[in-house]
Amino acid sequence: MKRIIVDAYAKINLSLDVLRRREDGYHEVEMIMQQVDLKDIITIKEIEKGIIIESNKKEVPTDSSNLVYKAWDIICKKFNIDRGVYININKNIPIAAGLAGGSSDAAALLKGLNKLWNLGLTKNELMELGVNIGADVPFCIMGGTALAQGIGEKLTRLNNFSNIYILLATPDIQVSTAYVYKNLNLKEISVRPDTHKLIEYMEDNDIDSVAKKMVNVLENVTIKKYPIIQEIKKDMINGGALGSLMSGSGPTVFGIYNNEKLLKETERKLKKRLSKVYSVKTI
Ligand SMILES: C[C@@](CO)(OP(=O)(O)O)[C@H](O)COP(=O)(O)OP(=O)(O)OC[C@H]1O[C@@H](n2ccc(N)nc2=O)[C@H](O)[C@@H]1O
Ligand SMILES: Nc1ncnc2c1ncn2[C@@H]1O[C@H](COP(=O)(O)OP(=O)(O)O)[C@@H](O)[C@H]1O
Repeated sequence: MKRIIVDAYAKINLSLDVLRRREDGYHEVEMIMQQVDLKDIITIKEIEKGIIIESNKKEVPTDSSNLVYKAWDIICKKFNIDRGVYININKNIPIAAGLAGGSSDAAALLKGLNKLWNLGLTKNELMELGVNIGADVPFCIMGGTALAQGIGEKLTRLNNFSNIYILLATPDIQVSTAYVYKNLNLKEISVRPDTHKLIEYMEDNDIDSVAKKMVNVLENVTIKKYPIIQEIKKDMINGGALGSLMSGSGPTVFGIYNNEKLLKETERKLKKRLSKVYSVKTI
């Protein structure tokens, strides 16, 4: 029986600006998105009917609320397919953590089904389908490094920013993206990222300036509720990170390092308090 295995990588936001609230409640954003090499592994097999979702982590939903279910459903409806799938999600990315784990799993499923059923969809077509599942799904299909605009679906590929040392630390809380956007007061934002300057620093491979100028306007909301995020940022800077920021709507904090030894030392210290700490690299 044919079996497809797809890697689903996590993302971090090197900057995140919110420009305005749209009529439909969504927000127009400007973000620099970067994949890192922490990944879930998605295995897909065809079965006769329906969908079976399994995972190594009991916190992963196995019903229709799983984003991979939505990906399967969209493909079946579009192509009038009445075949089923078995999906195994080997989950390594922390859940509801600002790392787009669910979106990346859904992106992997769209790519996997395209292959399994020889649908011939291009990357752009997959990305267009993906936005119906979530704002971060098109980026997860594109991968690498990108500027995201619109609600996150308008993507411009940026130069490679690979092989940079990143430390991720996720406190034991789950943050709802909808809650954070809803509680953001646009008038209260005092510091915004200079996204285009950041892109120039990235093009010059000036990692120090990138790290020092990163801004995520959603920190205002999430840190107010969970001050531990600020403490972890401080720990990373004290541990030698060039800069540290919350990813997405949080609560994951990442630090950029230019020195693997300092990163490993901070990792060891943070692991005494937190169970989810990962040393990764940008892709
Ligand atoms: C904040 C970010 C940054 O990359 O990531 P996460 O923290 O979720 O990883 C994204 O903007 C999240 O994208 P994603 O998680 O795919 O969002 P969706 O599932 O489409 O939407 C969840 C909810 O967030 C709000 N939302 C999302 C995106 C956006 N541009 N404006 C919004 O207001 C909406 O209330 C929506 O109901
Ligand atoms: N495949 C999946 N993996 C993880 N969470 C999922 C998945 N499908 C649906 N979810 C749900 O989506 C929500 C957000 O999960 P996730 O994508 O990990 O976070 P974030 O949007 O912060 O990056 C969680 O509450 C979780 O229950």
